[in-house]
Amino acid sequence: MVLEIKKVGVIGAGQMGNGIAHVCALAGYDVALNDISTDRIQSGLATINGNLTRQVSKEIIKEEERVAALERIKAADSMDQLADVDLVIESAVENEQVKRKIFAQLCPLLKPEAILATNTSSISITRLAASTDRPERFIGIHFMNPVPLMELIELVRGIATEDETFELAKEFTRRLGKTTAVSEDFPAFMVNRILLPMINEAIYTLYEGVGSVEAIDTAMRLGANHPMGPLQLADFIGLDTCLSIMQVLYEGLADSKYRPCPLLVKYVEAGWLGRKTQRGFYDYRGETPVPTR
Ligand SMILES: CC(=O)CC(=O)SCCNC(=O)CCNC(=O)[C@H](O)C(C)(C)COP(=O)(O)OP(=O)(O)OC[C@H]1O[C@@H](n2cnc3c(N)ncnc32)[C@H](O)[C@@H]1OP(=O)(O)O
Ligand SMILES: NC(=O)C1=CN([C@@H]2O[C@H](COP(=O)(O)OP(=O)(O)OC[C@H]3O[C@@H](n4cnc5c(N)ncnc54)[C@H](OP(=O)(O)O)[C@@H]3O)[C@@H](O)[C@H]2O)C=CC1
Repeated sequence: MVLEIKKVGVIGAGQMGNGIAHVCALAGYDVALNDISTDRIQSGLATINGNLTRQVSKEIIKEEERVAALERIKAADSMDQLADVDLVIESAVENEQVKRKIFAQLCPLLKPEAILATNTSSISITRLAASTDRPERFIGIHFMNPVPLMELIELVRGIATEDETFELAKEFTRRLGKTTAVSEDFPAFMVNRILLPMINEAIYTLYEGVGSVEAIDTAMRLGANHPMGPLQLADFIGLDTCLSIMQVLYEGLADSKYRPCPLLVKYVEAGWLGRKTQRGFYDYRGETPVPTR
């Protein structure tokens, strides 16, 4: 089943989904952007326009490219509008039940040869693939945040992913101008297997009173040359996503070293999910972020 990818469907118009739609459209793919509500799609489109405009003002792209990219992205208010896509990239919340429900609704609508990819940060590709009608044509294409700026994509094959699916995904990421690193299908793959325990440890460092939010972030920015401190990065990723990844690591590897910090749990229970809700380890409601502890 040789396939040429021309049209991409993106499910989830949040920070990752809108970034994925952005880079696909700039690379010349037609894009159908879906989310559970029209409002979410519209706010995703507005973010894409803002980020494209910033790229124009920084002379990374031309104004004509901004206009052309925006024209290539269509709002898909219902999943039926994804029926003619060649590749779907699912980027809804990091929750296995939600993802499975999406695939159950989506698969009967897709062309048999269409490739189904997930941008999951941590969940087993093999297990997600097994819940669909096309495990051979299922793959993990894991983008990094912020998508337009980060060079890496992790490619993760499930046990049944066929070679053609892998090659098509590789060619797709090449056309996006990204570099790939291939990971085996184990909890949280490579980047998050290493990054998230570091972030979780930073939260323990705060929880145990070793340092304040500002001290911990300053320590890692200036002491280890990280572009963002770990707590700032946790807020940037989303604390709900951080907690989900830690839970997948904890359960999937059955090792207590991955237990999520209770303070992370508390923030998520409060609905303080980081930048996307304006409050996390920092409060973003004013002009400059203020630490919440
Ligand atoms: C959880 C997972 O599954 C996997 C993951 O993604 S883990 C997270 C991986 N990502 C990281 O670790 C990011 C770490 N941070 C960084 O590398 C940098 O801080 C950064 C690249 C995000 C920004 O770099 P910076 O030079 O400090 O930022 P900043 O000056 O604000 O932005 C530079 C430009 O980036 C662009 N930019 C920033 N945020 C952006 C976004 N969300 N989307 C698109 N473009 C963005 C803008 O063009 C911005 O220009 P302006 O100054 O006009 O705003
Ligand atoms: N944040 C990050 O740094 C990274 C995240 N990822 C992964 O990308 C995925 C998305 O994360 P991110 O963009 O940060 O999350 P966000 O919370 O920003 O966005 C998720 C979007 O999916 C929507 N959504 C929820 N349920 C459904 C559904 N049934 N159908 C369609 N859309 C739905 C949400 O709507 P609503 O808000 O209304 O629920 C929201 O708009 C996750 O799997 C995450 O692990 C991968 C790399 C990096």
